[in-house]
Amino acid sequence: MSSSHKNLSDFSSKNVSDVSNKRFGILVSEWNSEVTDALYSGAFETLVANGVKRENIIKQYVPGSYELSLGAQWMAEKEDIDAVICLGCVIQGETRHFDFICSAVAHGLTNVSLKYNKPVIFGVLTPDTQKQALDRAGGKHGNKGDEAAITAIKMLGMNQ
Ligand SMILES: Nc1c(NC[C@H](O)[C@H](O)[C@H](O)CO)[nH]c(=O)[nH]c1=O
Ligand SMILES: CC(=O)[C@@H](O)COP(=O)(O)O
Repeated sequence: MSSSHKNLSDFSSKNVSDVSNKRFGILVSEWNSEVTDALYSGAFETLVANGVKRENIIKQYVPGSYELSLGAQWMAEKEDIDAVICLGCVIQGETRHFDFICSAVAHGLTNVSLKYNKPVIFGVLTPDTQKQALDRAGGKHGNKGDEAAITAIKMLGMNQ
């Protein structure tokens, strides 16, 4: 179901587990920062709205989405991090570079999650245009950051 038919910010906070003592890392790609900063705002506010303490949210930047995998590994290996939310925006250009980045990040984040047995959330937009990205970073289709945050909370609740 595309974001056009399911708003990214449309979720229920019912039955959300107690995350008041959980610590979340949020990695933010510096590429397309107008978009990724909006994703971060959505993720941060959603975490707080669902019971996460502000002081338990650790933000770090990486240069681009390709670096999210190593950044996630460095965060996930820390014992005091319970989940890592990875935020990026890869916009299709003229070449196949887009494909290689998107594939590398998707596989890389999955590998980190399985290696450290922690939720490592894929909050990466992969649009064709800047408009599509903005529509999913607080626009008409909601905020991918919201979705990533609630996904991290749900996964921690699943493993409690
Ligand atoms: N074009 C985009 C990039 N490119 C940079 C790569 O992510 C990476 O930093 C570089 O290849 C060096 O390893 N990154 C994005 O996040 N979004 C883009 O649209
Ligand atoms: C996803 C990218 O790296 C892309 O924005 C770079 O643009 P291009 O493919 O035109 O070099």
